[in-house]
Amino acid sequence: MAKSKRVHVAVGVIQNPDGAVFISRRHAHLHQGDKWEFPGGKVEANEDVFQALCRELHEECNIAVQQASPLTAISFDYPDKQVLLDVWMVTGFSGDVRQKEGQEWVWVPVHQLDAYQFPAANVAIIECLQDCLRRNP
Ligand SMILES: Nc1nc2c([nH]c(=O)n2[C@@H]2O[C@H](COP(=O)(O)OP(=O)(O)OP(=O)(O)O)[C@@H](O)[C@H]2O)c(=O)[nH]1
Ligand SMILES: [Mg+2]
Repeated sequence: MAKSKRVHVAVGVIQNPDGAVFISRRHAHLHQGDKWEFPGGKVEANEDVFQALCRELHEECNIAVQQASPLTAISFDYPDKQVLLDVWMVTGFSGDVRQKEGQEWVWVPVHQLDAYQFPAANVAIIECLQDCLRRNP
């Protein structure tokens, strides 16, 4: 059987002035359901990753991204799905951050992210964020 194509996903890390980041809980019926995630979603055929990031963060958490920079890219194989998470730090946006799709959400200080259960691919994202924090406290 042919292997399915890797899904390209735009993921945004939104940080508030206190240094906490915005996470929400995936709906139970979805892939990696009930786990916590950073907002984002699949890059559509007609978009580049920055356009996808802007669209997803507007749809999911109500903001207009004005500035973002690439943080890391994680290629990860789940047993049922292969993903490429293209992770961006959102450095400028307008609008009040809130979850528009009925997901539970919370602001969490980076050093407390370990207390939440994320999909396995996110371990590398969280290490990267905690590394940044250690280098620029
Ligand atoms: N948004 C997001 N997706 C993640 C994260 N970590 C991770 O493994 N994923 C995986 O990336 C894939 C795509 O994300 P998604 O379900 O948000 O895609 P989407 O918003 O386009 O939703 P859709 O499924 O309704 O089209 C899922 O398989 C999900 O499990 C994360 O931190 N944020
Ligand atoms: Mg999504």
